[in-house]
Amino acid sequence: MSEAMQVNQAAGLQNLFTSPAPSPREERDIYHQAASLRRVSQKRRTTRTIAVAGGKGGVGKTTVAVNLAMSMAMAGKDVMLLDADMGVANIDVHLGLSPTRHIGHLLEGHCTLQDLILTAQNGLKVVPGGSGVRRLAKMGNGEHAAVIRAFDELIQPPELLIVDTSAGVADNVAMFAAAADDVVIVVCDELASLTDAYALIKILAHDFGVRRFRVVANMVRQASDAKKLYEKLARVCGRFLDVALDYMGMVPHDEWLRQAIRRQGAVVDLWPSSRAALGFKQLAGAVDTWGEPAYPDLGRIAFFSGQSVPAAGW
Ligand SMILES: Nc1ncnc2c1ncn2[C@@H]1O[C@H](COP(=O)(O)OP(=O)(O)OP(=O)(O)O)[C@@H](O)[C@H]1O
Repeated sequence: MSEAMQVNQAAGLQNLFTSPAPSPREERDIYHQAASLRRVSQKRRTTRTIAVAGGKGGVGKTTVAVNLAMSMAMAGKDVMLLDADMGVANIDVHLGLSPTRHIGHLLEGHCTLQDLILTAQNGLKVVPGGSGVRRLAKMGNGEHAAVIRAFDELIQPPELLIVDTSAGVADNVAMFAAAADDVVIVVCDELASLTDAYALIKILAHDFGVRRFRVVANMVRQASDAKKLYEKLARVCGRFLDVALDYMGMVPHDEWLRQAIRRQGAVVDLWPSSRAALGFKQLAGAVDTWGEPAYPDLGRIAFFSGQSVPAAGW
């Protein structure tokens, strides 16, 4: 909590003991304020936001985000998937959706976030990121923050929001990841994947204060390879960074995934007993074992934070 907020809170507490008893009208105002604060905290408690990142392109971030979200939707959860790979977004193609509007329309004030939501199989809600629009690929920090804040206005916040971030370590990836409750890092068995994942973790830790990461090993042959990959990354991070890395699970290399993309569906839905689908189901099961997220303090931008004050520097 910032110093200014601590002073405000202390002053508020002092007032409680020194002010005269409130009038009936003041009592009503206090009641309304308390009710709206409760709504904010309920909102914060009911939506868990998970960002899927990885640093390197092509490691399977979108594949993991789509199938993790779909697995959870198939398990009866209320899940929303945000395609934050702005400008080259393709979750709509993965899921056979045809959006007519994208985040650009939201930012220009032509529609609300609610208007953008599409529904895929099993009730999975999708917010398309827009593709082939140069302006989206060049969005600034203010615009990314505006997208994140738009989630505060949703009438019915989902139980889970999965955010597919873009490749690289640019500010947009970091902002979406840092605004989430949990960050999933997807790696595959390539040196560049490990070095880029490390670079992203370092930036998120140093510049955005993210301390915990969950690692998914994708396109591996077997569980022992996945564990080795995780251990390599955990060893380097443990040596140089003050972060906690948890092994979340693995997805084997599976040709059914490419078939699923050709059929414009999620492999967990089309071929639920394929090896990849079983891996994704285990990832979804892992989320159920995570404790309550450490809810964001008031000093930073966060999805569903119930506040609209940008953090300093953003
Ligand atoms: N476990 C897997 N087995 C086989 N193919 C996979 C697997 N995971 C992903 N792929 C394939 O790898 C390619 C890249 O995957 P994907 O688009 O999900 O990566 P990405 O990290 O989101 O890429 P980008 O950063 O470019 O958006 C796709 O063709 C996808 O079908």
